[in-house]
Amino acid sequence: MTLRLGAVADDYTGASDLANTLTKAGLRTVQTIGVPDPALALPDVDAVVVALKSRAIPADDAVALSRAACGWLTERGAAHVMFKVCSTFDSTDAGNIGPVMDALRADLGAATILVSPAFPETQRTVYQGHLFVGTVPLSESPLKDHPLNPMHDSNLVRVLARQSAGRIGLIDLATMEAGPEAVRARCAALAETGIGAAIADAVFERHLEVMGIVALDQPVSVGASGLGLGLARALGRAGPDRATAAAPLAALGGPAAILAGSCAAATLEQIRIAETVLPVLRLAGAALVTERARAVAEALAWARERLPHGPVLIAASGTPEEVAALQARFGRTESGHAIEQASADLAEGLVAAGVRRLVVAGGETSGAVVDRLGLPAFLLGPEIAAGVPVLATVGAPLEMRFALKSGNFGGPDFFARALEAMP
Ligand SMILES: Nc1ncnc2c1ncn2[C@@H]1O[C@H](COP(=O)(O)OP(=O)(O)OP(=O)(O)O)[C@@H](O)[C@H]1O
Ligand SMILES: O=C(O)[C@@H](O)C(=O)CO
Repeated sequence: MTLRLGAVADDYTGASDLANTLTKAGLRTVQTIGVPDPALALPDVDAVVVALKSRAIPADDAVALSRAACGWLTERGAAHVMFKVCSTFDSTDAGNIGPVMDALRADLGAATILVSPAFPETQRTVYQGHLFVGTVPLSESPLKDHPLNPMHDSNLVRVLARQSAGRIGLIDLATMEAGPEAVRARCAALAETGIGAAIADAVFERHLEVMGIVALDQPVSVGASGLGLGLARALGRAGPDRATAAAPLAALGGPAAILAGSCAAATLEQIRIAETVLPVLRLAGAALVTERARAVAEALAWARERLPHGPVLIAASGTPEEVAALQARFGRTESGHAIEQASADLAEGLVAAGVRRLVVAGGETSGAVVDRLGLPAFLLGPEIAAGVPVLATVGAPLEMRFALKSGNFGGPDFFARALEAMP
């Protein structure tokens, strides 16, 4: 297998979002969970997205994991490696975007590289280095209340400069609009002043295409699915009408369930809408932290009673006020971690109860669930909503279908749509 593109993703939902974009653009793609075991038989693909759970761990650990994944990809022929980060640039002043970017640039000997979380399909646009989520700047969006990395600065040049050892430049929209040669000239000028990474503005797909073409000049780039689209188009030299490489997946049947650990505004609304069509159990955050075993056992008993009659949804998710109260009592990391582990316990219990189709909302939550179930890789099926595909297990003892939904992705009826898309 010689890869045309390699990617290292900092969480599992983000990885499936990128793998979905590459697949839709015609690249046969597989998502692996961490660096694959040599014994894992991977299908013949054009691109591999190595999913890490490295967004909210200590920066040194994120760097080590990302370097190992990048090395594995380049050994398999990937001449370009994309570091997939969140389209809302989820990070803190300690990292991990900057430290990982610095390490991959050094390992691969890159000059000035492009960095852009723009993903216009999900209303993430970048103008003058400022990230907009829909119509509002990042710092006024629901991301200001994120449980693990609240985003209070929309200026990504500033945000990345606080995380990186190097200085950060900007490639503004006028330059992106002027096309690849103008962007190349700007990169060369930045390189001369010792600037090794630049935030690239992008508002429309045509800017992503320019970004993809220029990004390939260097061995590494950093961004979200929009950059992935640009890279795939540049590699395939194909237009937007290129056929999807999604695998046709057979129906599995059997019980289905939804687990929500995301506290994003979109997820909270999706849970509210789901309540009108299926049984929903809302768990108390404090009970999950202090009496996890009992709370999980009760939730599983509730689910086992209902699963023979149809899908169920179990949600730990809380409102910003509830999250703040829980964190004030138990600490941010401690409460987040305890609830992620409770979600993993629930997933394990649901699979033991026969569930073979599972929807998980939240990146960290999905990471905890997928790790607990010991799943090595996923093949990409059809898209459910922008950034969320159906995933089929590869190399796992049990054949299962998953949808790993990024917190802010999907419309209000996402959960019903996801269940329909994975019969
Ligand atoms: N009621 C709650 N109170 C406090 N923290 C919670 C609560 N419910 C869930 N959490 C924690 O909030 C975090 C949510 O992060 P997660 O990455 O799963 O979702 P997200 O950030 O919305 O998704 P994404 O990263 O895909 O955008 C997890 O650590 C989860 O355990
Ligand atoms: O880019 C995004 O917004 C998502 O793929 C993601 O990474 C959220 O966790």
